[in-house]
Amino acid sequence: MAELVFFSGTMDSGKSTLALQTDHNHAARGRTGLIFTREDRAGTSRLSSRLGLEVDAREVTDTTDFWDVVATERLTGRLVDYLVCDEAQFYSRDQVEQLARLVDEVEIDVFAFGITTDFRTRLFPGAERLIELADRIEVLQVQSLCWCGARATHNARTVDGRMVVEGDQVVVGDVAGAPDGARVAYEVLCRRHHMRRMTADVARWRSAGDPVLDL
Ligand SMILES: Nc1ncnc2c1ncn2[C@@H]1O[C@H](COP(=O)(O)OP(=O)(O)O)[C@@H](O)[C@H]1O
Ligand SMILES: Cc1cn([C@H]2C[C@H](O)[C@@H](COP(=O)(O)O)O2)c(=O)[nH]c1=O
Repeated sequence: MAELVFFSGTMDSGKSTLALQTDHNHAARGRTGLIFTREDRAGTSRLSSRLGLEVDAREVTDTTDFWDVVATERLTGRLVDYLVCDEAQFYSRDQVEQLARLVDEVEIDVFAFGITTDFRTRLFPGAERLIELADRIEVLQVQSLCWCGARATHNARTVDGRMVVEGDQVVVGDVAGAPDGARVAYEVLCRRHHMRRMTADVARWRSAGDPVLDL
């Protein structure tokens, strides 16, 4: 029986790597899959992992209808066995419902990958609907870590190095620091340090007893 599975974890926890591995393993057994993503850091229509692997993918937009995409494939004689859906937090609720319908009515496996909550600790729409509808939710086994060594459970956004809790929900970025010209970066933290807005920099400044910083 086909399944809708949601693989979730913080940023940098290996989701895109697992998405690529999942596709590889199913394709190696002769199954036909379609790979989707939305707003990957590597650019439009790419699915990239920080481990270096990167493949072409179909870019999901506001107007993407998964049901129509699969129907079009079938009209051209291509039967689809599974979908790999990365950055699924950015999909709309309707799009997640289309995915569930494909599982139930066409017996297509859907493997969705994404973060659950944004930098304010609020659920993304796509993640919320996946949590509501998925047959299974799998939390990534490789732990991403807070600077304190505890398991990282939340994603923090920094602007010019300072953690923020207001702003647009979607701003593409990385945990490796803000690239040239960009002000926004991300850092994964445990809940305690997310609530205290204590990033690695703040912890360092505090332990150095920096008297200038008003934190
Ligand atoms: N140089 C490296 N050597 C080994 N593992 C790495 C390296 N760089 C990144 N990784 C691994 O890749 C993971 C991030 O993978 P990725 O699929 O890009 O994450 P996600 O999609 O969840 O943001 C990190 O948690 C780490 O385990
Ligand atoms: C927390 C948070 C993240 N994002 C963006 C930043 C990245 O481009 C993706 C997550 O990608 P990853 O493969 O899981 O690292 O989401 C965002 O737009 N808003 C947020 O609050």
